[in-house]
Order: sequence, then C-alpha cells, then structure tokens
Amino acid sequence: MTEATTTDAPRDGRVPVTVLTGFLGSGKTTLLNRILTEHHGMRIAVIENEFGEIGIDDALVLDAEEEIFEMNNGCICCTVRGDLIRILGALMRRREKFDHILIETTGLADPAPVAQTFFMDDEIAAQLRLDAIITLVDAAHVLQHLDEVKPEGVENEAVEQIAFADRIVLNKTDLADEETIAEVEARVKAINAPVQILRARNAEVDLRQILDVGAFDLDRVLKDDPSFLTETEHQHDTTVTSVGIELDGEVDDSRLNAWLGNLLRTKGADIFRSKGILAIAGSGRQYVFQGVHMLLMGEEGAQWRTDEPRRNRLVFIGRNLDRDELERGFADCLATAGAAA
Ligand SMILES: Nc1nc2c(ncn2[C@@H]2O[C@H](COP(=O)(O)OP(=O)(O)OP(=O)(O)O)[C@@H](O)[C@H]2O)c(=O)[nH]1
Repeated sequence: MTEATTTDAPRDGRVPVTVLTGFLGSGKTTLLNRILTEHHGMRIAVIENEFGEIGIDDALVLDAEEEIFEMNNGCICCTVRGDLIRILGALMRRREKFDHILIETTGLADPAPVAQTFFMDDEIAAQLRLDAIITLVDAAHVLQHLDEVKPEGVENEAVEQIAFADRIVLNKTDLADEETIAEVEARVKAINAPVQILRARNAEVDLRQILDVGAFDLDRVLKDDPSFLTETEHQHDTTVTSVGIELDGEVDDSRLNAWLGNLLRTKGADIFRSKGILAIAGSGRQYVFQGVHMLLMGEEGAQWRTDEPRRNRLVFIGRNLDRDELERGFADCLATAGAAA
C-alpha cells in the first residue's frame, strides 16, 4: 500500500487535476482501479471518457466511494469538451467532497485539447490546477502504433500522448524483452526528452510519483508548441472505428473461445482493442474478456443479479472492422444458436 505524502506541488488552494492518457489497452483503467483502491488518503472524483459504441468501462472500474462521471458520447478532445467543462463546473459546486480530480481519456484522445481546457476557461483556471498528464505506454504494442504512417494532417495519437506526458508509465514490461523495452524508452525520449519514465507491470507504480506532483509546466509546453493555447483544430484518424454489439442470451463457452481465438489470431493486427461483458451458459457470474491486438484475457466478473437480463455487451475498436461478420460471429456463439436448424 502506498501513502501519498507531501510533494513539490504548489499549494494554491486550487484542486489538482490528473489527466490519464495512453493508447488503447495500455493500462489506464488498471491504473485507475489501483488509484481508487489504494489507501492514499485522497478523495478522488473521476471523469471517464471511453471510445466505442458501447460503454464497457463503467463495469470494469471497481466499486469505490468516489464520484465517477462518464462521458461516452464522443471523444473528450473534441465533441465533448463542452461536457467536460460542464462536469468540472458541476463538480466544483461540490468542492468539499473531494481533494483531487482524475480524468481518464479515451485511448485515441489527443491530450492537448484536454490540457488547454484548464487554461482557456477563466472560471476553471481559477479553481483547478492541471497537476500532470500521465501517459501509459504498452511496452509490447506501442512501437507499431508509433510507426504508423498517417495521412497528411492526421495526427498520430500515440506520439501526441507521449509528447504531452509529464510522466510515462511504461507498462506491460512482463510482455516485452529487455531489448524491446530499451528501444521503447529510446523512442519515448526521442519524442519527449525530459520526461520521467516509470517502468511497471499491471500499472504498479508508486502513486506519489504521479499524483499531486505539480509536474505540468505550461512554459515548457509553450516552448515546444507555441500555438498550444490558440490551436483549436486537430484531425483524428477516422479510419479507426468501433463496432458495439449488445445481445441478450447465454453464450456457449467453447464456441466463444473458438470464435474469439480465431478472430484475434487472423484479424488482431487490425483489431486494436476488444472487450466485453458476457453471460456464459451455466455460470452465475459475468465473464469479462479483454483483448489487445492478439492477446486475449478473460476472467469472472460480478455476480448476475437474479432479476437482471443476461445481456452481452462487446466492443471492437480498430481498422477495417466488418460489422456484419462480427455480429454474425458472436450470434453464433449463443448457446441457443443453431438449435432450430
Ligand atoms: N500482461 C499484462 N497485462 C496488463 C498489464 N496492465 C494491464 N494489463 C491488462 O491489459 C488489458 C487492458 O488494460 P486496461 O487497463 O483496460 O487498458 P486501458 O488503457 O484502460 O484500455 P482502453 O480503455 O480500451 O483504452 C487488461 O486485460 C489488463 O488486465 C501488464 O502490465 N501486463
């Protein structure tokens, strides 16, 4: 357990805000759960933004007493910025209930517009202080995303997220060899030379290194990017999309394993991220699966309530997603599928 103690952060009465960013599947929710469950004495309000047609993260964030706000209807860095300002405003009316705000962005967000919010809106700037942008980096997968060639004018989110980081949590070091990890570190330094890199497994970092650290430095950002406060346009890579599936019924375990295993083996280069909460036939507990490219993990989740409909929710995020094929493939995994045939 980690006790957060006094740091160098300025004590000017404003509420510190941590922005948690990092590419799809890098470990943001894992770190968020760690922050929400460790005993650090801080009361933290969380704002969560998720990319994908169907929100899954609400069920993956552990029950905690903290206030959790979700923003699922767009990307925090563009369409829902107004929502972000409104939520922050609403939070500040309950100022006495928390000591710190944490914003988890989507894996495809550019952190710059989120950071801008704390300088461009006078009311927010008077009450809130951007403490640090923490970027999670997936040691096993980040290189392929850094190397992606994007069309002219379209930003590479993985690069932007590293460029704006005040701290890097180099996560999933168990999935990469030392040579790869050293290469990732060199690439990170080439993008953001002064950044401090914290190596981690399962986002296990000393929270004193990332919370209330007073690391965001507007002068440094303006030196690297003089138009930081005035830039309003940025272009997303619109070839990355999501397919959400919501279907009632119970899933046959072995059909599911065969289908998902084959899908990620054959399409895992294009399917950056997959996750879902499923009802497995014969089990009283939810089944949570998480995929990052070809790597797939599954575990039991919460107990289904007796009155709760057995509703499966899945989301796939990536390129060239074939909605019909995904919907049909999953429907065939239902225990009742093909029974009438
Ligand atoms: N092997 C390994 N798995 C990890 C590690 N950290 C997280 N994971 C797993 O990786 C998967 C994705 O982690 P999340 O914390 O959900 O990632 P995220 O960044 O919130 O994902 P998005 O919200 O989709 O962008 C989950 O199955 C985690 O349990 C790690 O250090 N090693």
